[in-house]
Amino acid sequence: MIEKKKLYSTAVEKETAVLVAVSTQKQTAAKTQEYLDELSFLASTLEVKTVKTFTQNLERADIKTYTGKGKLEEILIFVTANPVDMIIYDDDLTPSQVRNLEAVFKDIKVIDRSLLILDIFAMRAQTAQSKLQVELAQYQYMYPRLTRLWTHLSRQSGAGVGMRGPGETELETDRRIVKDRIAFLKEKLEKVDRQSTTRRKERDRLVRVAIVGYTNVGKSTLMRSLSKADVFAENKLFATVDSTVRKVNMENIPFLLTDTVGFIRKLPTTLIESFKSTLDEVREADILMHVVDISHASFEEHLDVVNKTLVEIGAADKPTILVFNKIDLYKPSFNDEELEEEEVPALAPEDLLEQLKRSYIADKGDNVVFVSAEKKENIEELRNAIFRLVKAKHFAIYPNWLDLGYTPVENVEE
Ligand SMILES: Nc1nc2c(ncn2[C@@H]2O[C@H](COP(=O)(O)OP(=O)(O)OP(=O)(O)O)[C@@H](O)[C@H]2O)c(=O)[nH]1
Ligand SMILES: [Mg+2]
Repeated sequence: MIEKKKLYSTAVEKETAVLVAVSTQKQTAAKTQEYLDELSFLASTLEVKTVKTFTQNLERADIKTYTGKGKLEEILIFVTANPVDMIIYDDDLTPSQVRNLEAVFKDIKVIDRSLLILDIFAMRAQTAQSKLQVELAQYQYMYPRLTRLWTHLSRQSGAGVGMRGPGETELETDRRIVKDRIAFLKEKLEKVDRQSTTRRKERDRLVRVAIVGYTNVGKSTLMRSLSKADVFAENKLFATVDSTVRKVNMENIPFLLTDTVGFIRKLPTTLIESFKSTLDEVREADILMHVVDISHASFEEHLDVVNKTLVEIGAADKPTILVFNKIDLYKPSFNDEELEEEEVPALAPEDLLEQLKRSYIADKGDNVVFVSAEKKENIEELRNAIFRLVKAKHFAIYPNWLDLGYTPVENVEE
């Protein structure tokens, strides 16, 4: 048979994947579909093309092979008949599940959600600190899973998904060496962390605002329009892994604005741990700007995930501005029941948005803003909302600021 792939094309081919998820009592079929969409988006961030998805209803995921036997065979038949480079599981696999699945799928890579996210972080990390953080997270993920996957990957060259891992040589698959490496990285990271804590202390005099939110909601785009900073924004997940800090001046009051790494469902715990110091930027902020992509069908769930993560890292309970972004893309979603009754929605999207806005404002008070970073809508309103909080905090730190000779612009004519 002719191997079409290799004969004519010298271009790097995209890697291909099948995705696998299970719906359980806790996770409805609709939710599973949504998670799979997100997983496919994560894969595409790594240039991996999804060719098929498999789902199965189970009481809970199978402890040996994640899906049941029948589904496993179905997947095996498909990946044997089609060019598939990897199988990506939507949940984290246990070390024994990985071993069992690798035994079934042989040369096809078995990847789980955490490994995929770790790979994206590895690709995105820019600074020495975040590179160390990712490497530590990778080793911690790898340690209990020292299986064929890693030795197998180490024999291949080039960068593919699951191959940005630190397991470059066969030696490194040895548990003791991995353990030593973890200790070494922790020590090195502590040093770097101490330096950045000192750096943060040095800027302690200024009010700090941290932009937080689910991944891909428009944090960096907003950062750019608020601070004129040249921040990398892209329609990919985890475009930002390192945090960026910019000094912003409003009416002669300077403050610091930080763009941070986005949150996501099922974020690997080793990543949260290793990124502790990056998340310190959030923990130590005076004010949070929580950005939500209102055009996303599950924006409410995203909001919850972010709030829960904030609690987890000890950064809840700060004065917060809730920013609903991408209003230009907002389309109300109706559930099936409403559609069945053929009810034409009585309200236009703008009115629904208005209604939503009123209900959030009733709930949260003044600090809710609806904007479009892309179309530059209501950015002034957002500035004012931020400034109100910044000003209050700033004068709490510097009661005598005005006496120091800084005249606010609004008082110039006096
Ligand atoms: N239509 C529309 N697109 C937007 C808006 N704001 C941001 N985007 C787009 O959304 C995508 C993600 O924007 P980013 O600013 O990178 O989002 P982020 O939250 O920083 O993402 P991560 O760093 O990956 O977590 C980009 O393609 C932006 O151009 C908006 O108001 N409307
Ligand atoms: Mg970003």
